[in-house]
Parts: sequence; structure tokens; C-alpha cells
Amino acid sequence: MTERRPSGLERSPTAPSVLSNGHFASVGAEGDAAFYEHGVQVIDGDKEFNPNLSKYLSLENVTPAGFNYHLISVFGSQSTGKSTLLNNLFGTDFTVMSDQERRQTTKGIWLSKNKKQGEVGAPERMADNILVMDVEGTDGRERGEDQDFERKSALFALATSEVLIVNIWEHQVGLYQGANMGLLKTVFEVNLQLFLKDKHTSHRSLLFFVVRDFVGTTPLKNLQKTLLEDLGRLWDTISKPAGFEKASIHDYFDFQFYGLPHKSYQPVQFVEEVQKLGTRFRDGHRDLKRDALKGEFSEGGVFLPEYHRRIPADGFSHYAESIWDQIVNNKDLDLPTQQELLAQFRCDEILREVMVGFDEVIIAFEDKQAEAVRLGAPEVLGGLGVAMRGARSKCLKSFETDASRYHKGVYQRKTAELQGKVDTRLKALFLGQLSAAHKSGIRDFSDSVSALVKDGQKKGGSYDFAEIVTAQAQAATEKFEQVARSTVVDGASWSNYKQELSLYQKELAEVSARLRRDEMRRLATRVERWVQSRLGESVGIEFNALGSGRAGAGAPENGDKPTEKDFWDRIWNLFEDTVLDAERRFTDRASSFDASLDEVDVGLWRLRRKSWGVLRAKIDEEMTEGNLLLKLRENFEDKFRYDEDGVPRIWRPTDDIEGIYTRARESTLTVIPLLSRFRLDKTTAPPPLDRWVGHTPSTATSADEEDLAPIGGVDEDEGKSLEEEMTILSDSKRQELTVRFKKAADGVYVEAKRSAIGGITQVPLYFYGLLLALGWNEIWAVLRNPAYFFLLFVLAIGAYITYTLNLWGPMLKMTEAASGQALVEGKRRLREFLESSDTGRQAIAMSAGEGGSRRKEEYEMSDMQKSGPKAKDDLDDM
Ligand SMILES: Nc1nc2c(ncn2[C@@H]2O[C@H](COP(=O)(O)OP(=O)(O)OP(=O)(O)O)[C@@H](O)[C@H]2O)c(=O)[nH]1
Repeated sequence: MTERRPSGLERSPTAPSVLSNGHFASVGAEGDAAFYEHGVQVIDGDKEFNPNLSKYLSLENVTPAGFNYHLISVFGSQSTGKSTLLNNLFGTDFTVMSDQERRQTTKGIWLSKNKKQGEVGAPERMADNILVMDVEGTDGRERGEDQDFERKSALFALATSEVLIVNIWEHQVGLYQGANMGLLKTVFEVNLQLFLKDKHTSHRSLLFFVVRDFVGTTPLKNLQKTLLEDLGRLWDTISKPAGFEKASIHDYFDFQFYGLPHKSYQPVQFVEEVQKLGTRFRDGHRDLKRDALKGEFSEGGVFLPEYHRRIPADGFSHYAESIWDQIVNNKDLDLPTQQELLAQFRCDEILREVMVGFDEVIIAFEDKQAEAVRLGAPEVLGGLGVAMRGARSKCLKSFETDASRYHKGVYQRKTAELQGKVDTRLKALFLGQLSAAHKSGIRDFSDSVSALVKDGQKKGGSYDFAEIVTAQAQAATEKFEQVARSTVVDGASWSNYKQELSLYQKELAEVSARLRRDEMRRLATRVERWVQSRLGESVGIEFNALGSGRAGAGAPENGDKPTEKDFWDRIWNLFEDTVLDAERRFTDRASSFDASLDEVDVGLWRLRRKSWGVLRAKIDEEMTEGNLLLKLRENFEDKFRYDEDGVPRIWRPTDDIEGIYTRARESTLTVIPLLSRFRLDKTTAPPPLDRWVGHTPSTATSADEEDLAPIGGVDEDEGKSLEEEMTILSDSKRQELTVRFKKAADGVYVEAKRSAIGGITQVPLYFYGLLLALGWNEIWAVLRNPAYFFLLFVLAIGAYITYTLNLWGPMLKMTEAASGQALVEGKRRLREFLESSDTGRQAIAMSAGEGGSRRKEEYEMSDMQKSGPKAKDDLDDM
């Protein structure tokens, strides 16, 4: 349907509009109220519907009125003053025929809103929104005998209006064949046709007869009676559909009559009466109680609820258009179906409108959430809960306000559809928010626990891990609940977070367990370092003691003097003691982690295995060939060079050097097989490593076993026996070591032998006797000479004083320093002298070569004597 300009207002866009009655009208654009000064032409002369009807209703502010509006149509023969009547009653500006032209002015159907204000102090029920329709006059000359439009417009008016004003000249009353009777017959027929399908609702209409040019000679009551009799007869003549044969005219119509004096002859009275009549229309609803008391209905408001066609104002134009479409196309008018269709159309429209408001609020959040998910950094959106609750309730409320007036079934269906749409999106947002709260909560929890643990470690390790975890888990749960609570949408069944909360708590517990495992690992590492340091030191001492050839540091349990035989017993005891101590430390600390027994068991098992690894590494370090050869040599030298009391031996040729050498060497040689296997002296078997280190606990995970080196005799699948694990030196190594040791021992023996022979060059005793005999005379000469004797006496006294003052030491040192200085000086002078000659230079070169090689030897020896590395005590770290 094309948009048309009202035919009564044809004009060029620029020229001022000239109305058919010759008056100028100020007009504006179609959006202006001024454009609709004369109302809106709903149906034009070509039976076209004007789509601008809705625009007009909006401009007149009728659209939001809901059911709070009334629609009145006026019927009557052409040029009987219908427009004049409406304009006077409602202040409208329908075009009125000029008295000179006398031709039809109203074409099609016009509609205008009542412009007259209610009187001051008028009753509250005063009708605000009265719409009046001026219907083209019937049986006019312009349309000839074309009854089609009359029928169609009657159908249209009846389908929409509550009151039909029938305009009739007084002189026409009683003229049964008069033009109005034909019109009324049509009205009755279409009324039956219209409401046939809507038996359940009792539609009624008010036929309001306005008798024009009422003189008053015949009382209105009589005219009324005549009219009703005529109408009754008319009703009887129309053919009624099956089932309606006995229907009375009063089942469908109420009647009212009003007489108006001649407009030109009695203008004052005309105005007065019009005024009175207008008040009745604007007065709103009829007071049934008062009418019942008076026994008649002749004053007060005219409307009754059952007259209303129940089309909400915002759906009126659409309804009117489809009704007209049906009428024009000669389709059966089915009002209930039309109302349902209208409801569907309008509900969809309202749904779209309310969704616009919803989108304005929600899309921003949806975009933000999607962006955060895309970036992989889920974010808890502030204000989401408030926005969701507000948008949802506003959207449902506005839908209810606007759509609930329409067909109930359709409205309910559409409400469910809207709720579904809204809730699907809100639920996604809600779950997204919970997911973000979940992820960020878990991350924050993990971070804060780690930070607090680090803090505690910095402050000296005085922190309770379990306490930190419990407090942080509680804080994290509270935070999650707070976010979830604030995002809950009241009244939405999906809006609860029980399941999400329990999933969150479950993951918190899992993360706690992981953090505890990490913490246990750190603890285990610290304890292991401590074990390493302790074992490194104590085992080192034992090995050093082996070099001395006497007892080690750890005394055997029975209190006997420690021997080389129980070397491995001492090492094993040290290991056991250290590990037990470490286990105690580990268990004490782990208990504060709230760790389960299984977790502690796994931790202890790992600790024992690691400790064994530490011990085995330390043994391997001590048993490197160089270290071992040095130890054996020291062991041998200790036995060879020192006697049983530990006093160094000075070899004399008479000594049994060979015997001592052989015993010492044999004794040291027995150490080699002893050292080559880790065997306990008590049991003559390897230590019970498998029992001690233990088998893998069933609760240990593959991660727990990851960094553990396999242990022979414990980890069966490694194929290494306990015997192999306890073999420290292989047979070939042993033999090689024996050979090298023997060579070293032989060297020591040769040196001893040489030093024994060197002792023979001592001055023999008889030489002193000979010296005394030969120098006897000289001794006497000194003693008998007073000068010599005195000198001797002074020297004796000086020596005594020096002794009593304990000055011998300093004096000797001074003497030594002086002689040393003199020696250095002497050497320097000698070198200077020699350098001046060639032979002297050669001699210096030779002596330097010898001295260099000796220094090299000395260096190598001192290198071998260096003690093994000492591990730092990590105990401080714990
Ligand atoms: N005798 C008489 N003439 C009237 C009365 N009211 C109006 N008229 C005249 O009747 C003529 C027609 O008036 P309209 O109001 O245009 O009549 P209408 O029924 O709207 O005419 P159409 O729209 O052409 O059908 C005008 O010349 C009016 O002056 C009245 O109460 N009595």
C-alpha cells in the first residue's frame, strides 16, 4: 500500500493548501501535528488504507494509552451535518461543506482525536483519548447506487468502534423506507456476520441516534419509540445465520436518542445542546447503578467496557489495516483470528523493541567477556550482576506492560520466547563470569600461597604451610562466592552456583595438594642437602682415619677399640644415624603441612633412597684411585714409621726393618679386600639395604620416582644385585691398586734402610776419650792460668744469668739470624765473584736444575696429601 496524501488536502509541496471549503490551512511536514490539523484520512476515496495512521496516533500521543481510549464513528446520509456535529462535539476540524456548493465533502473515512478538554472539576473517569471517525455519507449522489463502500465502511466501523452515532433528520423519523434505514439494515447484517465467529465474548455496540433539526413538537420519547419499532421490524427482516434465528436486536445493540435543535434557526440552543451532548461523551463510562435506579439511560457517560474492541492503542493501526485488507478483499472477517494475528505481530514488534534496550546494556559485557576469553585472560566483569538483573527485569517488565494487552495465549508464548532469548544470553554471561572467577581465583590462590611461603622462607622459615593454605583457600572461596552472589539473577532458575562452587573447591584442594607436594619436595631437597653435608663430613673423617691406620671417629657399639675390620660397620652406622635424624626432621616439618600419612611415607622413602645415593657417591669419591693409594700409603707409613705408642721410629742398623716392613705392608694389604666390598663385620654380609631403603610405596607416583637413581638389590627390574651394588672396587682395580701400593711401600722401605745406614757415620765414643787424653795439658793450662780462669768464670756467670732470665732462646734466634744473614751475604758475594767467570756460571746452572726437580717432587707429594673436599653444612638452610 503506497503512502498517499489525504485526498482532501491535495496540494503542491510549495503552495499553501486550499481546503475544499475554500479555507487555507496551515500545513507542515507529515511528522508535524499541523499536517494532521483536520485529522487523518484512514481510508481514502479509492478505498486505500493510509499507513500514516500509526504516525498520527503517535503524534496525538494515543499509542501508549493501552485500552484507555474510545472510538466513536458517525454514520448518516451525505451532507446531513455529520462533520458539523463532530466538530462541535469534539472540537475536531473535519471539513464541512460550504453552504453555497452543497456537494459531498467527506471522502472515505477520516479520524481525529477529541480536541475538547474536559470541564474543570469533571469526574475522574473522564475519557481522555476519544477518537472520532467521520464516515463518508451514504446514498450520496457521488457514488450513485454503489452500496459496496457503505457495507465495507460499516463493517470497518463496527469492527473498531464502540459507539455508532447515527445522524438523522427529525423529518426522516418514521420513514421506514428512508435512506437511513438501508444503512441500518447493512449495519445489522454486518454486525451479525462480524461477531458470528466470536460467540464467547459478548460484543455490544451503542447506536446513538442524534435527531437533527429537532423541533420539539413531537417529544423525543415518541420519536424514540417510532425509531425502535422501525428498527425492530428491520431486524426481523434480515436473514440470520443458523443458531441466531431467535437473537434479539438488544443482544447486540444499546440505543440512545438525542435531539439537536436547528443549527441555523436556533443557534444558541444548538450550541447549548451540543455542549451537553459533548459532555456525555467525554464523561467516559456509563454509571450503571444510577441508570438502574432511574430506570433509564439518558444522561451521564455513554461508554461500557463491553463496547470496547480490546485492541491496544499501539496495535490499533496494524489491526485496522489488516481488517480493512480483509474487508476490501471480500474475505470472511474473523475477528478472533485477526486479534491473534495482531497479537503475534505486535508481540514480535514489542519483543524486538525491548531487546534493543537489553542489547544496549548486555552486548558491551558480552564483547568484553569474549575478548578476555580470546586473549586467554578471563576477567571478572565488575557490575555485571547489577546490569544483568536490571536489563532482564526491565526487558520483561516492559514486554509485560506493552504485550500483556494482546491475546493471552500469544502473549504467554511470546513471553516464554523472550525469556528464553534473554536467559540464554544471561546464562552464558553468568557462566563466563563464574569461569573467570574460578580461573582467576585459582591463580590468585596459587600465587598468594607461593608468595607467603617465599616470604616465610626469607624470614627464616618460621611459617606454617598448612595454616597459609587453609587461610588462602578460605579467602579464595569467599571471593568466589562473593562474585557469584553478586552475579546471581533473581528469579532465574539457572542462576545458581552450587555446582560451580563445589568444582572450584575441588580444584582448590587439588592445587593445595600440588603446592603441598612441591613444598614437601623443597623440604626433602633441604633435608637431602643436610644429609649430604653430614655424611660428607663424617664419612670423610672415617676415610681419613683409615689413612692413619688407627681407629676412626665413630666407635663401635660394643665400646671395643675401633679397627679397620669394622670400618664398613661404622660407615653404615653413620648412615643409619644420619638418615634417622633426617627422617625425624622431615617428619616433624611435614606434619605441619597437613600432609597425609601416605604423602609422608613417600617423602621418607624418597629421602632414604636419595641418602643412599649420597653415601654411595661419597664412597666413590673417597675411593678414587689416587685417594685410595694415598690412604693406603699413609696407612702403611703409619704402621711402618711409628711404633705401637705412635712415636716415630729412628732407624738403626740393628733394627728389624724388614720384619716391621713386611708386617706393616701385609697389614695394609688386608685393608684392600676389606675396602673393596661394603660388608658389615658383624654379619659378614652386605648391609640390609633393601630392608632399609625399602620398596616403592604403592602411593608413589611416576613423578616421585622420576629423579631417583636405581639401586641394585632394591630395584629388581634393574638387574643389578645387592652384591654388585656393594662392590666398591672391581677385582682388576684391586690388583692394580695392590701393585701400585707395593711399589710405593717399597720406596718407603728403601728410604728407611738408607737412613739406617746413614746413622753409622756418627762420632764413636772412644773418639771422645782420645780427645780428652790428647788435650789434657791444654785443659790444665786454661784452668791454672788466672786470666783464662777468670774469663771462663765470667762466661759461666754470664751463661747462668742468661739461663735464669730465659734469654737463651732470643739469643740463639739472634745468632741464627745473624749467621743466616752472614750466609746470605756470603753467598751473594760468592755468586758475584763466580758470575765474573764462565766456569762459575755453568756451576750455577747445574745446581738450579737439581733444585728444580726436587721442588717438583716436593710439590707432587704435597698435592697427594691434600685432604678430600669437605661439603658445607647445609643445616643452616633448614
Ligand atoms: N438544516 C441544518 N443544516 C445544517 C445543520 N448542521 C449543518 N448544516 C449544514 O449542512 C451542510 C452539510 O454539512 P456537513 O457538516 O458538511 O455535512 P456532512 O454530513 O458532513 O456532509 P458530507 O461530509 O458531505 O457527507 C452544511 O451546509 C451545513 O451548514 C443543522 O443542524 N441543520
